[in-house]
Amino acid sequence: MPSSPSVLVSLEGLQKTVRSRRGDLHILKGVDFHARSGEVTALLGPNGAGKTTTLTIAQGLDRPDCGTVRLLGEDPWHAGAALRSQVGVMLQDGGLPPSATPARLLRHICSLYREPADMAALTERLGIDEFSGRDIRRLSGGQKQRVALAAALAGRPRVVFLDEPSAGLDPVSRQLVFDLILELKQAGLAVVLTTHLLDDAERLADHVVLLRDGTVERSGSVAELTDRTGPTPVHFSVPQPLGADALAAFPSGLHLVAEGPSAPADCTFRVEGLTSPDAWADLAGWWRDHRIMPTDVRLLHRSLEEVFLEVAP
Ligand SMILES: Nc1ncnc2c1ncn2[C@@H]1O[C@H](COP(=O)(O)OP(=O)(O)OP(=O)(O)O)[C@@H](O)[C@H]1O
Repeated sequence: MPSSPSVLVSLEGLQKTVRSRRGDLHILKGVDFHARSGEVTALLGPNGAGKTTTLTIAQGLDRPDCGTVRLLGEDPWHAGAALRSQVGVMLQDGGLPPSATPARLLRHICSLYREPADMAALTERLGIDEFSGRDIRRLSGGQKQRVALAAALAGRPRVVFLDEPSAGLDPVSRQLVFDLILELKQAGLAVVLTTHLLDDAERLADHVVLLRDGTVERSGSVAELTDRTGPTPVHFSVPQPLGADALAAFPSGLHLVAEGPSAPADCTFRVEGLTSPDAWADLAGWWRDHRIMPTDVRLLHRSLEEVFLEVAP
């Protein structure tokens, strides 16, 4: 990974209005968005938030009414082939020709580049070989997704835009795609993706931009958005209710809260106040001294989904 990530996609103050039968529709109302090399940047938001419009503008396929767009340092709207050959795009609905086979299509796309990717390795990696001779129209949604991803990577891009890359994938294919995305970022690409699967964003993204109604509501790392930078409460369960002696001897600097009412009485707890390694040692020492063998020990992080639901109720 490059030592200092550089900004490869920069959108500042994007505004976009379209005419509709019901009057002017302000789709983007001043969106700022940056994606860096060696990072996965996830653009999230509810349906109609403006994600696809933002990506379309970032790719140079549309123009904002107002704002600045830089892709690899250039305005993509005016850019030529040299810029476009460094950018890979995977569209939401694939945009694949239905009567071509994956083998023929990917061969054709590779022939457009001077130094194409090792497509044989990529198709094997993504499990495309199994169906590469079948017409695209006969492929399942998840198979088309994988072909679209291979097509986006054919030109060894420096920036890749992936619109819902894991939509419709089974768990095995999803893992293949995840591993590939993490490798792309390690190779120094700027990966920009949209997804409605917040677990995916949580696993993959270095930086998250949460859009709602054409406005950036929140942005930052997953840890920042879910408040993981401060002390996190911990949950634990025990097989037997705790005795009065153990409860009376609970470390004074910590706070023990019985969870319920749905949890079994006296068997599930939350501990607050774990602000230092010493506090953690106090908790572990208490477990040891009272022969408590906790099960199901978990940090009670907020999830990205909870943050999303706050922003987009
Ligand atoms: N050319 C257009 N004419 C009219 N409305 C448009 C046009 N393009 C986009 N919109 C509207 O702008 C809003 C934002 O659309 P966009 O596709 O960017 O949202 P999105 O966040 O990608 O949504 P989704 O998650 O459903 O893909 C939507 O309400 C959409 O219907």
